[in-house]
Amino acid sequence: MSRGDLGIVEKGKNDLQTEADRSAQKCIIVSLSQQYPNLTIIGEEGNSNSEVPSDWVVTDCDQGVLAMQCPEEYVNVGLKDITVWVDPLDGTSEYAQGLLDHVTVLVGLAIKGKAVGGVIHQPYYNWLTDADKLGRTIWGLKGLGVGGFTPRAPPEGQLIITTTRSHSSPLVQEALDALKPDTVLRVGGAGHKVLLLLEGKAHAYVFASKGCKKWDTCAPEAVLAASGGKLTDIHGNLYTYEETVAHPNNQGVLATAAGIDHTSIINKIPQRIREALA
Ligand SMILES: Nc1ncnc2c1ncn2[C@@H]1O[C@H](COP(=O)(O)O)[C@@H](OP(=O)(O)O)[C@H]1O
Ligand SMILES: [Mg+2]
Ligand SMILES: [Mg+2]
Ligand SMILES: [Mg+2]
Repeated sequence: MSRGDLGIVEKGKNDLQTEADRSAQKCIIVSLSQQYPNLTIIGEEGNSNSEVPSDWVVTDCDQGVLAMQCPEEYVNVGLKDITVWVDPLDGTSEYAQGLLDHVTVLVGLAIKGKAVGGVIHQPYYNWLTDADKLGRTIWGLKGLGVGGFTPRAPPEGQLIITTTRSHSSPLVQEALDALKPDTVLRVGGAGHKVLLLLEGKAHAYVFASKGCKKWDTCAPEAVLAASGGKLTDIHGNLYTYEETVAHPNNQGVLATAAGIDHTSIINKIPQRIREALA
């Protein structure tokens, strides 16, 4: 970004990759593989086993998290049961347009195919308002809770929905219309949209379209679930995250904040849309 050249590569229609996506993925994958050899890690930007500068490699752990009690159900988990899903830069389209606070870095942890843990790092949080306090890191583990900030409930008596800013379609709009929201917040990134749910700024994240992939939803699903919320496909089914699963989330995304009736929102999705995303 500061070099003035993002190094953009077009991967497909409305699907960019920048040098920041490539570099962040190398940093994360090399760091995790050095600390946990043989860990299965799947990143959005393909294989990244290349050399990286040594000061990119993270060799320490968060002592505050390590000091916590590991939930009983995870004590005997083996490395082979774990798949880590890395989205090194979520919200690339917005990043390329300079909407930096839409960007997050997502690291999701699945055990036997279930999304149970995740980190949502927002590197440019506060960049326009308080640059001295730039960035924040939110993590969640089902059974333990959420760290890095305190979730808040969305306002009662209204429906605020967040959805895509850069990947809309007639079907996406039709689903929103059917839900009759008071407000629609169109922002970039799956991570950013789930942060809006955690912050109490939206009640639901609705994306009635293909396009999101497993690395977009693994960490957000786990962090949201750790806070009492829920992320599923448009039919209300959980995605699975085992190593062999297909990457696209072809049945769309529907997520709700803690305390919001997920099923009642699912039930308002018109049959025509369900069939289109069957
Ligand atoms: N039609 C589409 N084609 C490609 N990627 C899509 C897509 N719809 C959603 N995505 C991906 O899903 C994530 C969230 O999308 P959105 O911001 O539109 O809600 C983004 O991740 P990345 O920015 O990590 O690629 C975006 O690229
Ligand atoms: Mg991408
Ligand atoms: Mg993404
Ligand atoms: Mg990405």
